[in-house]
Amino acid sequence: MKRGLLIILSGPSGVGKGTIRKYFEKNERLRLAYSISMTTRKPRAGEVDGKDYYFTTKEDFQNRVKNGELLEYAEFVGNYYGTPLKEVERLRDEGKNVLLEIEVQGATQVQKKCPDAISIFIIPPSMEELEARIRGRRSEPEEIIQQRLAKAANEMKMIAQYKYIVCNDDPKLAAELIETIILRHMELEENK
Ligand SMILES: Nc1ncnc2c1ncn2[C@@H]1O[C@H](COP(=O)(O)OP(=O)(O)OP(=O)(O)O)[C@@H](O)[C@H]1O
Ligand SMILES: Nc1nc2c(ncn2[C@@H]2O[C@H](COP(=O)(O)O)[C@@H](O)[C@H]2O)c(=O)[nH]1
Repeated sequence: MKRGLLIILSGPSGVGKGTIRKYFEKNERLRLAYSISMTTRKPRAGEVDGKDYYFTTKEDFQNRVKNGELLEYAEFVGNYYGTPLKEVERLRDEGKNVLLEIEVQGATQVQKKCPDAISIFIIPPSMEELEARIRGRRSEPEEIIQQRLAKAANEMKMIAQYKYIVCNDDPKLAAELIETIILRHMELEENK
């Protein structure tokens, strides 16, 4: 069995990465497995431990970093986020195409470690629309929204390091474009 692909879905907070990912949930053709990240952030209303994230403490997170348990990790607006390495390896060995939904510092680390990773950067139609989306989600207090928006402006400068850029104007269209990218890479992999 061929090892699965590694797909990085990155882009500023609130651009719609999670929204796009939901379009893939019932798509069996893509053989996708979502990598559940670890974070020290507190759960939002409705978030489930082990489904949305593995929620943990800073101490536990730092121990995992020390023990080399994370493929990548980053500090983002006061919290840590990271990708459990073993799980990614297990899923890829099972032939699953693993989707990482991560911010840009982590994406840079993965691109260095795994040059074959398919990196996709999601951009908003405008920065005004990005702000409207973060605010519209009502998941963060004003102070955190400001910090996330300030970070977003810098994150947009990293666009050149990605293989593909997809604008999330319409989430269904963005998901279809990403599906096309993944299917083409699966085809290329099959023919190797
Ligand atoms: N194309 C779109 N048009 C309008 N609203 C959208 C679109 N895509 C996503 N949204 C909305 O924008 C908000 C942010 O989307 P989402 O939570 O998916 O972003 P994200 O990139 O996953 O954020 P984070 O990185 O912070 O987890 C949500 O309320 C979502 O419903
Ligand atoms: N480098 C990593 N970034 C991650 C990971 N999991 C999620 N994220 C990104 O963090 C920000 C904030 O997430 P939120 O859930 O608090 O809104 C966002 O850009 C996520 O994509 C990870 O494992 N590593």
